[in-house]
Amino acid sequence: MIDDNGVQVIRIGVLGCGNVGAALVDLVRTQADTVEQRTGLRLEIAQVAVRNMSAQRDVDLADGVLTRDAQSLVTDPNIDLVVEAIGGIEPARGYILDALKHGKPVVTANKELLANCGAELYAAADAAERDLLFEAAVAGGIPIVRALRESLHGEPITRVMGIINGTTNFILTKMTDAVLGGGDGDYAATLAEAQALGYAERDPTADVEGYDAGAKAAIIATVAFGAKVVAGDVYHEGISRVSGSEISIADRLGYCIKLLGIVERDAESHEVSVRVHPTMVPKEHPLASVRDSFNAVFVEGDFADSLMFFGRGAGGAPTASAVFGDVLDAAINLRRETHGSLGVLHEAKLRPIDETEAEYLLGLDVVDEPGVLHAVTGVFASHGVSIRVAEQEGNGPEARLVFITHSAREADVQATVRELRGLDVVRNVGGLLRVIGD
Ligand SMILES: NC(=O)C1=CN([C@@H]2O[C@H](COP(=O)(O)OP(=O)(O)OC[C@H]3O[C@@H](n4cnc5c(N)ncnc54)[C@H](O)[C@@H]3O)[C@@H](O)[C@H]2O)C=CC1
Ligand SMILES: N[C@@H](CC=O)C(=O)O
Ligand code: NA
Repeated sequence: MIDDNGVQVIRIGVLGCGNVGAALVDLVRTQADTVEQRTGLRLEIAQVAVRNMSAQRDVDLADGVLTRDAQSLVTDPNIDLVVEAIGGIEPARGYILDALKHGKPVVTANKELLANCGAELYAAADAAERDLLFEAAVAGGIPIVRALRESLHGEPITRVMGIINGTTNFILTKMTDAVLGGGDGDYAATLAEAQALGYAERDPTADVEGYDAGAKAAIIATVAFGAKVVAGDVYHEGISRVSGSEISIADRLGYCIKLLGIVERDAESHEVSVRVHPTMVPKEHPLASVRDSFNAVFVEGDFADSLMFFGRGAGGAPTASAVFGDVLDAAINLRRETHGSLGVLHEAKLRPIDETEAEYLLGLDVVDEPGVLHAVTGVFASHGVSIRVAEQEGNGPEARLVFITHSAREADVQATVRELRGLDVVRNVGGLLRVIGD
């Protein structure tokens, strides 16, 4: 639509007015004049679909903008562009497909949906010749999707490692500070704080158990490698089993523990490995300095070498910033009658977790008597797992052996652990932690 001053107006329909939707509405309102000066486009919030019309909202909306009829919003010819900020699979998937079918570009922050139904949605966007943009879906306000999609499009990327869940990084930071003597590490209180700050998912199990980071890792793999990777392909472990004693051992050995999403592609076999797990990160690695709810994504490529993207991965305002950038791109593309595409996605050749390789930390509570170290290291050797660091902590009933292996195959390490559990001299086998090099 062209307004009375001859300016093209892009009428935006927003689905959902929670943390992200409300912050986006605010951002459009405060930036509309600047955007108009710079692009000649006037962005306008035309409709906002909500479930509860009378809910208290800290957002400035003109009369008649709120609606409960999300279905009519996505098909309304007076809406030029749709932002989906309701989350979940359905009805979000249906709304996005309908909006695209009706010729509207769509911007979404919904990683769960993209990680489960991405290929269908990207194909629908291509068929409709409209944008489907999703910068906010990975690491919130950090411009990583665009960097992978555009700047690094031709780069032979070998590995992407990210702290891509703000809630768990916030919790791990507080736990680490508490264990190392600096603060209060009450888990439930910290999670409640993350929820109050708008970081956590509606069901925070998704954060704590690694599903949210897993969804983002699947999207990263899809964009970085052009492979169809879905949430179900991702191996994940969350932070619920990370103990204070692991945090202090890691610290003493020069590491901190971070929940990492790791996406790798083997240059020869083209196998892709996608996993999320607590990881020991050397203190001198750039990812180790990422605290609180901040996110960071560390990209390694054959030509570009190492790159790190850092910023706010959670929270309404930073996420809305990413959504807003996409809205602007899609609006400009709409005016030019063009659109972007992820291109052809091929079936992913997935490397099972058993076949992945890493260094591992393993702690064993043992009987403190002669020959124990020999018996234990013999088990490692019999599975071809070589030891890089071996230490004894404590004596007598407190005796504990701590090992860091050289790079080893997961299946061999798991077999080692199973056999160690059967040794009489081993009283308890602690959790396995994977370790990354510097
Ligand atoms: N909060 C954050 O830090 C980030 C969130 N995201 C994603 O952004 C999306 C939105 O997240 P938040 O705003 O934090 O969630 P939220 O729960 O604060 O807001 C979602 C809103 O959508 C409404 N809603 C749900 N179903 C609806 C329907 N059928 N019609 C109309 N309204 C409906 C809910 O009532 C709620 O107000 C999710 O996909 C989330 O994963 C992505 C990056 C960061
Ligand atoms: N719950 C997520 C929000 C952003 O994706 C997080 O904690 O990172
Ligand atoms: Na992002």
